[in-house]
Amino acid sequence: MSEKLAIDAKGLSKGYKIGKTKQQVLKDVDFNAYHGQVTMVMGPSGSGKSTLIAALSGLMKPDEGEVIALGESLWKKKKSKIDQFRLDHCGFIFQGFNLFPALNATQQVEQVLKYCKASKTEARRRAIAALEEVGLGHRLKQTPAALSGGEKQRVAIARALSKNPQLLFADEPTSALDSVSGQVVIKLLHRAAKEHGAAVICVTHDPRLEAYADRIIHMEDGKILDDRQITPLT
Ligand SMILES: Nc1ncnc2c1ncn2[C@@H]1O[C@H](COP(=O)(O)OP(=O)(O)OP(=O)(O)O)[C@@H](O)[C@H]1O
Repeated sequence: MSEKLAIDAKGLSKGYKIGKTKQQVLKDVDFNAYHGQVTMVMGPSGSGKSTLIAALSGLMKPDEGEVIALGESLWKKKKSKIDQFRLDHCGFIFQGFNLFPALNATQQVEQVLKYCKASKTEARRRAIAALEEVGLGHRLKQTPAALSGGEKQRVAIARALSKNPQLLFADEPTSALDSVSGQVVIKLLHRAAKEHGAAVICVTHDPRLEAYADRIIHMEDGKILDDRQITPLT
């Protein structure tokens, strides 16, 4: 698959006010990511990785800078259009899984698809297909309490992948998992890039995931210090 630019961000700056002082968390950051690639963002705690993801995905407006996502200037849109953009094109996977305790695995995925205006039958069909794709075809009716950490994260991945997002954001997706489950999760993210052409942007502290990265970006103190393309762009 030939790689196309999915996100192109320029001059991103963001500061948080704490009392009378302002802490600058992103300092004039340029960032881009390609379809079909896993881009890992690494760096010490507090270096601004999650803030960067939030600015790239329409969750938090930067003070300065521009994000072109799938060819559109994200922060020039009205809030309702940004929310719609996220719903239509972005998948999110977080460390804490963010599953609803009362819903079974199929319902977790169906619920998101219904927001995306899929019919009931269509949502059911796609939810089951997504859960089968992450190897949970035998856990369709389990609620989170009956699932292991790795299985919960796979439900969260199925939920994110079910709408076939072009942009997939993962923030520390393996940090609550043992190494075997962590491998399964990163392989699924890798597959989302290679088989579905998603641009996968994964924040992680976990050096074991580096083997699955097409590109590794290192952040420190609100800046990108290093940007290594590992798999050549085609
Ligand atoms: N909403 C907020 N209000 C004030 N300060 C914030 C807010 N969000 C983040 N920060 C601060 O901004 C800095 C960068 O946070 P961020 O979460 O982006 O870093 P990170 O690199 O993702 O860290 P970690 O690896 O620990 O998750 C931190 O010092 C954090 O305390």
